[in-house]
Amino acid sequence: MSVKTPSIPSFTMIEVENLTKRFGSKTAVDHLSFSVKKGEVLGFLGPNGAGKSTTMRMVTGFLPPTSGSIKICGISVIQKPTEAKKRIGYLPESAPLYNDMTVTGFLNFGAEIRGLSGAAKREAVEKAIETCFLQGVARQSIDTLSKGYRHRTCLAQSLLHDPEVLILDEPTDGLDPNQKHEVRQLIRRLGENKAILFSTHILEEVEAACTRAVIVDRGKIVVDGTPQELIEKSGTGSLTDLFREVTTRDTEPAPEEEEAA
Ligand SMILES: Nc1ncnc2c1ncn2[C@@H]1O[C@H](COP(=O)(O)OP(=O)(O)OP(=O)(O)O)[C@@H](O)[C@H]1O
Repeated sequence: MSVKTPSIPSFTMIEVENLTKRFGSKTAVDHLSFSVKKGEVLGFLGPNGAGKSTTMRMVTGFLPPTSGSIKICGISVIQKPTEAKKRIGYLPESAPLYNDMTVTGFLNFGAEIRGLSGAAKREAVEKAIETCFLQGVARQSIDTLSKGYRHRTCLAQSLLHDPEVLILDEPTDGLDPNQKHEVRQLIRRLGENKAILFSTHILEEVEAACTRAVIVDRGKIVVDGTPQELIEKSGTGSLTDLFREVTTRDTEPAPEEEEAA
């Protein structure tokens, strides 16, 4: 008689259903549905203007959707935004920093905003500094940091409350190749115990950091799969070829414009 191995439950941490955002007559996000489980790193790919940042801003509760639902760890972002936000770490596309603070001062401030104090605050700040390799600049004023370190300081603040869900908008943008490599490794490592959604333009990041990826075009998901599945789908073994095949170039008119022409 065979003994059944108990299956490890895979918790859905991010659940997006039929998410739509219209800005006037422009539909930026069009009935988007996807989910991310604990232990998954979902890469969010797409050309400029595809709707990636708009989706992320809705998932983090900073932008109200036109319609659709978003749940973080089963909690509705629309109905219970404060509860849901406690479980999210968010690195926005252009994250705000206080230039006259030191890295540690800024992270202390961020921890206080998250309601941490005393030993818990100290531990959270130390852990974030260590995780993002900021030890060497911890006492340095933010306005004297290089772009890479500023970026990692932003990333560190998103980790302070040890969130179960991480939403990272182009986390490797503007970094040099070594820093890109480090941040990708970090995302992979963090993804072992969290659910991560991160957007990027860099296709090699799919293989380097993601367990799954979606390609978004004009607010709709046009491809969804593991890095291996995406490579197979390309037919040529090149993610760039697949990306070019399924997305619209800037110069091509939108269908409405074609009809109107
Ligand atoms: N506040 C806004 N008002 C009007 N239109 C907006 C607004 N925010 C975004 N858009 C439009 O929505 C579309 C999607 O934008 P979004 O920033 O989400 O794209 P993206 O995929 O993140 O692009 P990128 O890769 O360039 O960052 C774009 O056409 C953009 O101009």
